[in-house]
Amino acid sequence: MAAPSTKSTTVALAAPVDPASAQPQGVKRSAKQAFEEDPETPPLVKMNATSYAPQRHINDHYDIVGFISSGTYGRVYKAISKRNASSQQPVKHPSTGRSIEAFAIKKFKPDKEGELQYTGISQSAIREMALCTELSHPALIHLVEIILESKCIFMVFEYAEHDLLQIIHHHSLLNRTPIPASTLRSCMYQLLSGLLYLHQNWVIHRDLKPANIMVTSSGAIKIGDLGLARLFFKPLHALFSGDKVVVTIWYRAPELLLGSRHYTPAIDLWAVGCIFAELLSLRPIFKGEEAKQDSKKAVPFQRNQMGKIAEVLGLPTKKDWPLLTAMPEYANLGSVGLHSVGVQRPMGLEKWYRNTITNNNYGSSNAPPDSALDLLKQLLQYDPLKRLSAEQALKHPYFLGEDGSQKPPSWNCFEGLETKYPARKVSTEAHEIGTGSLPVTKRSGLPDDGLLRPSGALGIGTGLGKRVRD
Ligand SMILES: Nc1ncnc2c1ncn2[C@@H]1O[C@H](COP(=O)(O)OP(=O)(O)OP(=O)(O)O)[C@@H](O)[C@H]1O
Repeated sequence: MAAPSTKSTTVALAAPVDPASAQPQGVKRSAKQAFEEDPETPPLVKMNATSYAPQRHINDHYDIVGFISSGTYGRVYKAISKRNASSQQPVKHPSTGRSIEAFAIKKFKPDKEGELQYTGISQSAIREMALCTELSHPALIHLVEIILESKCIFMVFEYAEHDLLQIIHHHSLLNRTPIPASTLRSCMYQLLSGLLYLHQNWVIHRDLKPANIMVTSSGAIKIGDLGLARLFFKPLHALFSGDKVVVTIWYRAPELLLGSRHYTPAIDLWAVGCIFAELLSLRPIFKGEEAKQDSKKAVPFQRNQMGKIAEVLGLPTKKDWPLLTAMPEYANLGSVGLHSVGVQRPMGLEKWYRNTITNNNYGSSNAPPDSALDLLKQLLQYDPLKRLSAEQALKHPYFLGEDGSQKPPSWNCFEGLETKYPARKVSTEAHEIGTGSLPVTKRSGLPDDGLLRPSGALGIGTGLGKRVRD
């Protein structure tokens, strides 16, 4: 695939906002009102009606149903098509041909003014728009359109009713009933298919975690949130350049924790291994605590996270990972297990797996086959060169069928299930969703982020919309 590029987009100027129309304090606004009245969503003034295609205005084409969540870079709303919009054709999904009834509109916050270079569009928004415009696969969330308004960008996606985090949470609330083996296998198969497509197109996702894996009501897995994704074909800079970190800490590969500068798509496969383990056990397998950057912005060694991994897998050795000693943080590895019995006497992945199967009430008839353990071991290989690629993982015996029939898993992860998962929470209040404790993706300081902003400037770390778990 050629390097993704943004398609041309019509730009219009916005009228100044009338402060008199601002909402009085203490009055609750609905999500719809908040969306419309936000000063970042001003009414449009056309610059030159004859030179440009008619400007699409988000409010002319979509009715906001409610507020879903606040992410790092903006807010996400649920919407439906405006039935009476004259130009509105039913939106069809390119892979399934089915009409899309509901949408998730991601409204990007504008970049901060007053910085050295001001473009009004964040690097993450550009990256996500560029990649989503070019990429199309049944296991990737489909971008329907981009609407650009003054200092505000709206990405309109197909709506997914669930995500893996929500499904894990639902099972952990139901007396730890396990996720059915067939659902698990289908989820993993679809996820790896989407990831193979990304990697074949030279894209590393760099932020795979259960919350970013969407699931539609018909059981299709959709990889979402490409805001951190990057092309890895002949990168202009090393993907990692000293003071920059990627991937939410619990899913971060050991080569990243050890400071590798030239990481590869294998970092996504480590995250897939962690997601697989979490689907089995209903809690994160390596739930470490992130050491924060110091005032000089130096990235600290993530000792605690490395320790959590070592408690299960043991510390990596040169025998397992020949290039281990070349890792920038290698010298720090010795300090990981100093005071930890868990690290000195690691459990081993096999024991972790057997305990999980027992504790999560998998019986002999509904437990995943032993090939699941083998796949997990091969995804959680310390050495990125030994870790399975997405292509190899899809050919693993786990997906080939126990009876050797080579029947691929279903593309509907809910096939044959009686469980009905609760619908995604959509709030009609503007900011109803409370604070939470999920670790957020580190975005400030990405290798190629020219327009860095201090964390917190755009609400990073406010916890708005982050769901509480565990
Ligand atoms: N297509 C979609 N359908 C339904 N909900 C969605 C969709 N896309 C995103 N969401 C919801 O909005 C949340 C935030 O979206 P997204 O992860 O894309 O934003 P973000 O700013 O990158 O967030 P984060 O920093 O948490 O990764 C998701 O966790 C999910 O709950």
